[in-house]
Amino acid sequence: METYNFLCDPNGIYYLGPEGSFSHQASTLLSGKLIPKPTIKDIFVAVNNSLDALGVVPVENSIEGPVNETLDNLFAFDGIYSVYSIEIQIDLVLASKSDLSKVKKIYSHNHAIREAQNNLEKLGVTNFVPVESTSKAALMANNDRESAAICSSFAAKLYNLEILYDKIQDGVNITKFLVISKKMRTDGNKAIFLFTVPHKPGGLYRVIEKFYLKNINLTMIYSRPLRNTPWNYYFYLEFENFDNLSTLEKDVREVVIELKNKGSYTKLT
Ligand SMILES: O=C(O)C(=O)C[C@]1(C(=O)O)C=C[C@@H](O)C=C1
Repeated sequence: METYNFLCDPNGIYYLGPEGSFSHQASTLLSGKLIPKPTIKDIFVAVNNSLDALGVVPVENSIEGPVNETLDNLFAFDGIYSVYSIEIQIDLVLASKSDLSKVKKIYSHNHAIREAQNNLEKLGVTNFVPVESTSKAALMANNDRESAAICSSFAAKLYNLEILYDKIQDGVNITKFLVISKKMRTDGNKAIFLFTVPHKPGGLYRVIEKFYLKNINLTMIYSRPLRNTPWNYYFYLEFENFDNLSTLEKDVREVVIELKNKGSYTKLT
């Protein structure tokens, strides 16, 4: 498959490890040294502390919706921007060293458990143990014969597990990843703004109106709690086909309390 270079040769590409996660699979589309990190926050910290690194973080799943940890870290880390998106098909397997009758617990990433919820219910599988990634789940199932993992078939093979059930996700299952960087891009065709609005009638409407007046299509809007102010929220807004990101930013600043322009990005796959 074709590989892609970002603006300069990056110091490293950080992904959610260990080896064999879907984030790892997504990061192989970039060229550079691939470095696993235990959590999504650690990826943000590593990119933030490096001069020229990239990070690959899951941002949204077609069944389960946004990955809150990624949204909240984008909000928390001011100098980190999105530069590419990568969409991959998530085929999940149930894998173990034993057969299902001996399995007492199932490890996986919370998102993956939710993506296969209906099929797992049909199998009568219930005792889930959430862990940081699907590959960590496979690694743990390798150390514990009374457990299984929900992971990729690649991770199952890598950690010597037998596949008990293939394609257990509940239908079409796609995860979108963002490639993050300390450098902002303005030439992409999609972009992300995070913002807070005044707590009064029309607060959000006045922001959305700016996009309507410029004929800009919104592709996702989501609100997340402001962690330090109970019952107050920030909005995550993704949009496409704008003319000039900095003019738009100036316009939107007129009607928000705070705005974080996360830059534009292009879709790699
Ligand atoms: O655990 C992994 O393999 C990941 O890359 C994380 C993650 C997620 O956070 O959504 C990514 C893709 C799948 O949808 C499930 C889990």
